[in-house]
Amino acid sequence: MKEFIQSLPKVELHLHLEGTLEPELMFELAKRNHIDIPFNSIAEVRGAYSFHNLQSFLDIYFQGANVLINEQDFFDLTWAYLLRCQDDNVLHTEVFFDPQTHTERGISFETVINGIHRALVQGTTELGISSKLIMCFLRHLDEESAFKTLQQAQRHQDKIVAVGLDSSEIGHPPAKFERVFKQAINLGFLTVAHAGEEGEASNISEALNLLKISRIDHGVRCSEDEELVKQLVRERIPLTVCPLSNIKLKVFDSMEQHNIVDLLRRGVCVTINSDDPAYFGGYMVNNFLAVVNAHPINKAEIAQFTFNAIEASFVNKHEKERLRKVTQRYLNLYQ
Ligand SMILES: Nc1ncnc2[nH]cnc12
Ligand SMILES: [Zn+2]
Repeated sequence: MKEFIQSLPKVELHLHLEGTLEPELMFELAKRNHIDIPFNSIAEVRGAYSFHNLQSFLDIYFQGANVLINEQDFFDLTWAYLLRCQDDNVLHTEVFFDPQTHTERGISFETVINGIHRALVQGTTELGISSKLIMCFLRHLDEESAFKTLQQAQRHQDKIVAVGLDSSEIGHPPAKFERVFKQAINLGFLTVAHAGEEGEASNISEALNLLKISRIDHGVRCSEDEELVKQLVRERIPLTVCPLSNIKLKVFDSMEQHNIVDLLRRGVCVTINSDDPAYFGGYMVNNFLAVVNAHPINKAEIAQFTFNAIEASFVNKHEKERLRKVTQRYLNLYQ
C-alpha cells in the first residue's frame, strides 16, 4: 500500500507556504538575514512543535516567518516545497500565502509575491508541476487591513486566482469579512475560507452563504450538523481536509477518530492535504499514509481523494480531464 500511495498522482489544495519552512531553512535564513531566533539547534526547534490548539501553533508559525526578508527567501521557501511535491508525485498544487504576516513587519507585498511567483513558474517549466496561488487574509486582523491587502493584490491579479481566510477561527467569524469578499468577487477573484476547523459548523454555512466560497478549508466539524452534510453531498461542495494537522492541533484525539473516511463514504467531496507540513509531521504522502494506517480503505477509495481534488481544483476542464486520465490509468494498472 505504501508503494501505491507513493506513486499515486496527487493534487494538493490546502498548503500554507509559510507552513513549509523547515527548521534547516529557518536557520539558514536567520543566518543569511542576521535575525535572532529563540532556538539553539534544529532539534530544539522540532521540540518546540508541540501544540495544544490552533493558537498555540499560530504563535510559533508567525514567529518562524520572521526570517523571511528578501525576495530570494520567498523563492527558496517555495522552491523547497515544490521539490517535496516532486518527491510525493504531486502533479498540481494550489498554495496559500499570508501577505499580512510580512507586510505588517515592513516587507513589501512585491517582495513576497515576486519571490513566490518566480518559484512557481520555475516549478512548472523545470519540474512539470502546475500551480495556482491563493492570497489569504489573516482573520485576527481587522477589515481595514484586509481591504488594504486586497488593494495591493490588484496589481498582481494575473498571479493570484483566489482569496482565502485563515488564522484564528474562534472569535473571528466569516461575517467579519463579508464586505471584503464581496469586493474580491467583484474584482474577479474566486473565494475559499478556513471554516469548521476549530470553530463550529455554523461557520461553514456562514462562509458558504456570505463569502460565496468555492470550497471549504478543513470543514471537518460539518459532522455536527446533519443537514449541512447533506447539503455538502448534494451540492458537491469540496472540503480540503488536513489529517495530520487535525491531530497535531487536537481537532481529533486520534487518527482513528478522524471523520475523513466516513465523509468520503457518505459522498462528501473530501480531499487530503498537508496544511503546514514543516510543523505537522509531513507532506502529502505522509498524510495519505496516516489516514490509511488508521482506517481500512481500498485502493479505489484512496484514489478517490485524488479524483475529488481534481474536481475541486481551479484548473480548466481540459486540464481536469488530463489529470483524471492520468489517475485512472494509474489505478487501472495497480488496483
Ligand atoms: N491550520 C490553520 N488554520 C488556520 N490558519 C492557518 N494558518 C496556517 N495554518 C492554519
Ligand atoms: Zn490551513
